[in-house]
Amino acid sequence: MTDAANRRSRNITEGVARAPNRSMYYGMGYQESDFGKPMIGVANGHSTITPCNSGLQRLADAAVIALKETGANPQLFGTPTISDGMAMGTEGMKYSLVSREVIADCVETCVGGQWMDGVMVIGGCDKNMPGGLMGMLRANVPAVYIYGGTILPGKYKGQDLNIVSVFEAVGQFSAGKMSEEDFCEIERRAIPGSGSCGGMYTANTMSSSFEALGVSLPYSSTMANVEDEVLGNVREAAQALVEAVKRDLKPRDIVTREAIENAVAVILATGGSTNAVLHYLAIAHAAGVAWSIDDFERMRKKVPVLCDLKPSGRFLAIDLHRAGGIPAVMKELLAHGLIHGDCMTITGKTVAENLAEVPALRADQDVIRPVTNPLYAQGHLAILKGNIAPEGCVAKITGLKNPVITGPARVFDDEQSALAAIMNGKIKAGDVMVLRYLGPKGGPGMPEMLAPTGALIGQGLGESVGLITDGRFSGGTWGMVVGHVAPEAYEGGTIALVHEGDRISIDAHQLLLQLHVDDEVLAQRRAAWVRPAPRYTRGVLAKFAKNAASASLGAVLDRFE
Ligand SMILES: CC[C@H](C)C(=O)C(=O)O
Ligand SMILES: [Mg+2]
Repeated sequence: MTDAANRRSRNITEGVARAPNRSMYYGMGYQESDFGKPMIGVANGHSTITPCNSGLQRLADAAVIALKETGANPQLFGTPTISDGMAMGTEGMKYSLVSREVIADCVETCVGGQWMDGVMVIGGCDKNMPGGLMGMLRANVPAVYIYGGTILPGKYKGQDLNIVSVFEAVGQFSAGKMSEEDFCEIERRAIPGSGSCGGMYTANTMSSSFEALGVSLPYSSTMANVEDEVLGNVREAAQALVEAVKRDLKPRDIVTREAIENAVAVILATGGSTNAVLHYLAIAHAAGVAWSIDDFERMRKKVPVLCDLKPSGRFLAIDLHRAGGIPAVMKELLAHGLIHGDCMTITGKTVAENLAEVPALRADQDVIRPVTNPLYAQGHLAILKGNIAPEGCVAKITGLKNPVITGPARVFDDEQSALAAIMNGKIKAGDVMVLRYLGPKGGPGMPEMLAPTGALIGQGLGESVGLITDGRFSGGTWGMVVGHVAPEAYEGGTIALVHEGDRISIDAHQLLLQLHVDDEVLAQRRAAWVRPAPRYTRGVLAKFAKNAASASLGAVLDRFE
């Protein structure tokens, strides 16, 4: 029996004192024989808030049944979510990153508070994955992550639609490039049912990387939520988890520096979301693994982009699944020494053992390219430095028609006024938009900027207008855009000192973000700068603003060193 199960047993010495604790379990229908079984939490992310999580209850129900069948005591508890797609462009988006921390706290609190022997975490929307894994790592009892599954495409006039189609339609419609009828039909049809946003956006980026990390089962990260194979994954995961409890195989035994390198390699190979940089800095912190923002640049130089996936590519995660899924990508990377085969995974086998039977890349698909013929020879997620971002910032730099842009700053201290300027035709080719006071502390909550970046793409300005922000981007963002600028404006970073009309360069070749203003002038501006009053003084946003670390450190709340 595990240590926790022992403590719950009728062990006469310590067990007597535990009688009151046990009596509560009898109230839950436990029999005496149950006290020797592992107690395994099921963190249920089901919610009718968003399609990403609205199809999770049947997974949670299947988990309870499967765990009982494998001789465990399942303990169901809830974790919250908000919907990035619904919150985008509104004040609600400030709660998105905050919810990552709330979910992590939920998992850690319930697992620790109940002496659980293991936990299965089920999630759907973007922050559910990093939040769930951070909680798993903090609690560090045997654990497995269950991704609820991606959404299938919507359909209109022969087109595959997804949520980013609607964000980009806003720009097309406002520029008079789309009829009102088409605009309304795209809005109505883009989201056909349950499942997480269908491109290689943040949800599918994090789920795919979890397979590579070894905390989810092979093939699970690209399944469609509405397909029954997700239930098979739950059953297999329950068996793997009970075995992990017996072997005492814990998340920190799996999430090593080499495993994180595997995860980042898959993120680069699949063209994943910029949010992965922020979340893996936070995951590494929770795992106690040394990992810095510069490690992403080290990995980018050696890992090619192999998958042709939205937002900038042609295909969706379900197409990747049908082409062989993440195991096919990992098999190709392993064959070229780009991932570590000896990392242990939740299956109880190593990465190489998990991949042994995976077939080579199929010739009848063009979603996944071979390493010998990649989409791009180096990764897409670049860390830029420069006088605006001495701590770093993040950009997707592949496939850009204009990899270098120098132009006049168009400065906005909030997202809504920036979006209005774009919609009203006030932003012209060659401009460099500066959206600031949107960082972890200044936002607060470091909101995603898909509304303005999607509108720029829709207006056809995505390749000719630069946009920098101390906020972050959705996985659906692409173009000449740079996020996570650190230090943020609220902390007096140089981005706070930019004046309308200053010249700024975004240089994807030199990985540079530079403000062309003399140091003396900047020193004068800094001397005159005054931190604005906090936007929130009570509650969860105020707490986040007070405690969040820099984006270059993952914007975590428990970095005290
Ligand atoms: C399409 C974008 C999605 C809603 C999101 O928030 C992300 O991928 O981060
Ligand atoms: Mg998001």
